[in-house]
Amino acid sequence: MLKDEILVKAEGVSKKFCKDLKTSLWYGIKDLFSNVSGNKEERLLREKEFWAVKDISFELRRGECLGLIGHNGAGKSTLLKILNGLIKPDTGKVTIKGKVGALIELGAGFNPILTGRENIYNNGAILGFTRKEIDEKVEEIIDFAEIRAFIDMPVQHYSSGMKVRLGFAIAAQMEPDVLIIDEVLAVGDIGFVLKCFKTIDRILPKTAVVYVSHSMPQVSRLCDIIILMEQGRAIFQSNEVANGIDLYYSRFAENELQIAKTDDRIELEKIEILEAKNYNHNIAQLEWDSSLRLFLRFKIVSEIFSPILIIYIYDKEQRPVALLKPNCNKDSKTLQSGEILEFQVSHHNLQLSKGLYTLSLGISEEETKAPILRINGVLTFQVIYKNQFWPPFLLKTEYEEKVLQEKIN
Ligand SMILES: Nc1ncnc2c1ncn2[C@@H]1O[C@H](COP(=O)(O)OP(=O)(O)OP(=O)(O)O)[C@@H](O)[C@H]1O
Repeated sequence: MLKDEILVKAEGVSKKFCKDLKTSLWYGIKDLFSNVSGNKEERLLREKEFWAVKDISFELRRGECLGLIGHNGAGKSTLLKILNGLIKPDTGKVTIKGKVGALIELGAGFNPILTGRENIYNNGAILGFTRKEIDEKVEEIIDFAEIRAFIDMPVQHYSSGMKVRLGFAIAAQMEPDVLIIDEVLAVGDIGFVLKCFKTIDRILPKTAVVYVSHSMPQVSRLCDIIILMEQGRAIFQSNEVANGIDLYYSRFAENELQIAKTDDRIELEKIEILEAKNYNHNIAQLEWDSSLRLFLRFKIVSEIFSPILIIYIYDKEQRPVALLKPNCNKDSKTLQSGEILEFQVSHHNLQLSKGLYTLSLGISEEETKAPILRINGVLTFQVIYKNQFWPPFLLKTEYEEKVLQEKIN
């Protein structure tokens, strides 16, 4: 087994589909005849056709994991099906070496009327294992899937999570040379997903993995090459995974605020970032370790007792990553209708790592602490830094390094 062996090679792979079933059937019949007469125009699009996958080329070695990312309908699953041999490409060529384990569509690859155990044997045989080899693996697979109580029940009665458990257990425990995984892992519960990642980590040195996901933390954790697909094409292809993820997020970035809660006593009039280094499509850019300075103006509509401003920072996955310490310790006062309330908020040494973040804000009254206004996605900003980092924080650190000679007694 060679470490750097190329196990998957795609060369100019394209696949077109037709938007309309009737036309598609008609083209199918025409293609059948033109195939016979030998003048198939596979590189051209006819009316109502589109490229689901267009000119994709890559090489994947043993030990490498390729992440395919992109919006819904970008062509990721179609490419996986081409790699797995389920769909024939219109142009281009795929070369795969070794056994391929695939987890593509939920329940695909299972015979629904056969039991889980029978499906293990079926799938193992398709992967090229002998009955004896499957006999040796079957208990491991059942244990891994944690569905022993249901293993002799027809797969058609399995829940979605149970199908994924069995599918992944077969695909991974058989230790394939190439492992192809579509978004289906998202159906498993968190315990199982963590177990899957452990398994992928274990088999990765011996396997080439192609992984489709909408979860960028998972992609960044697993993948060393990334292809960002848009309308079938690779618009970004590189081993700089974090750059690809940034580009993916920037396609969704927008400053669209949503008022999640209000009792109409206070209105936000203005929010802006002060001293931004630059703007990219209206999104303020801040240098890592610089200051985040905000200006906010509210209009008081009716009486409020000592409002407290709360600002949350969310990351690209909409997880709250930080809270700016609220302005609680101040003199209490009642604000009257028609008054304007302004804040300048400063946070120094911003140590969020490179990427996009959004702010959500809330106002509550000091006395009750109950929120009276909550606005999500009120502002997006980008932290810029020269190097690529994925984790949400790049913490400032000092190092003292010493090299000592070993003492010889
Ligand atoms: N058999 C088919 N016939 C016609 N169109 C198809 C067929 N399969 C897929 N498509 C179309 O091809 C395009 C790419 O679909 P695909 O499932 O590959 O996207 P995807 O990137 O995997 O999307 P998602 O993230 O939603 O899973 C879509 O427009 C889809 O409607």
